[in-house]
Amino acid sequence: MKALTAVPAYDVEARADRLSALAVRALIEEARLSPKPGLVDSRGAGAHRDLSLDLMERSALSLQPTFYRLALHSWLRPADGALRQEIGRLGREGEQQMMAATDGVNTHRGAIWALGLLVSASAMLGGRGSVAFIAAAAAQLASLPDPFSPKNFSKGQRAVQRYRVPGARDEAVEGFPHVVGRALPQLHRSRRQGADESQARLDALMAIMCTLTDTCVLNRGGMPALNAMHRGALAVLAAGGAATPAGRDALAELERRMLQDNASPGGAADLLAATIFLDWVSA
Ligand SMILES: CC(C)(COP(=O)(O)OP(=O)(O)OC[C@H]1O[C@@H](n2cnc3c(N)ncnc32)[C@H](O)[C@@H]1O)[C@@H](O)C(=O)NCCC(=O)NCCS
Ligand SMILES: Nc1ncnc2c1ncn2[C@@H]1O[C@H](COP(=O)(O)OP(=O)(O)OP(=O)(O)O)[C@@H](O)[C@H]1O
Repeated sequence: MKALTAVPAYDVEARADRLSALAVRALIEEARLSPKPGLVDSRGAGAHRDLSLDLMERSALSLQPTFYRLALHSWLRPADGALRQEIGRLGREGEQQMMAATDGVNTHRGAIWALGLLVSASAMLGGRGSVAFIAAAAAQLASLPDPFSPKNFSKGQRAVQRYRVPGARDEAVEGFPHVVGRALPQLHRSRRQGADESQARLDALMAIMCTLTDTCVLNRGGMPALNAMHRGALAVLAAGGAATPAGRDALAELERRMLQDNASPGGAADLLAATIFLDWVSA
């Protein structure tokens, strides 16, 4: 333990700063990536009326101090009740800062949760863990009870109960299976097959959208919209992904369907940002 705490404070601060800068960068690159079906991207607001790329970027930048504090407080600490309580408090403060920066629009609630846990988990491991270890540490944190969590019923929880599907909490408690088992392998596979970085990230998004029970989609379009998203994303990958003309046609078809359903896969977008972040920080 002595050797671990011997890291100079300024070094820990610099490394916490780096983790927070990468988390913000991941959010901005996720928001700009185009063409994403239903979501805000560099072309426009997708299925949203109250969001824009400018707002998403402002929101992402407002979260830098939150990610920094999460990293600093989690540095080389074990996953226990005290740390869980602290990151819950910091995460909720981050939500308030986001709401202040966006005049009350929810731009990044799910992203604060997923990236917040992964920033904390990376810091618990001293800023350089493998994907498997970071995801396991994040899952441990997410599994611990959060004594001060507000008791009001969220939209996400409503969908989880109504449709009996896993939501944002379950994805984290299970160690982010859509990131670790689907998106990251697809990102690496698409790069190896010659896709450029944007195409590889779009393929990673499709790998998430193939199976995620995204409560944003369920809330807006119900089970038919979710099933259409699963089928459409699978069709993009089956056609060869975003690097191929057939894959791009399938992506355009998926976008048409999602706009028709007024559906936007916000949970999948959060997990894509988490994928980009983990790809950068993992050893
Ligand atoms: C866990 C959170 C996201 C609440 O989730 P809940 O399912 O109750 O509903 P809510 O409608 O508030 O948010 C759901 C959001 O999660 C994302 N999402 C939706 N479906 C999924 C899914 N299947 N998997 C992952 N993310 C998803 C979307 O962005 C969606 O908007 C979060 O707001 C929270 O409770 N945070 C507490 C603060 C905390 O402990 N923070 C610690 C880490 S920073
Ligand atoms: N590029 C993006 N476009 C849209 N949403 C995104 C994007 N990236 C991440 N998200 C996530 O999607 C969630 C916003 O989804 P949504 O708009 O469905 O939520 P809501 O405001 O609760 O619901 P609604 O808009 O149906 O009233 C945010 O919590 C955010 O984390």
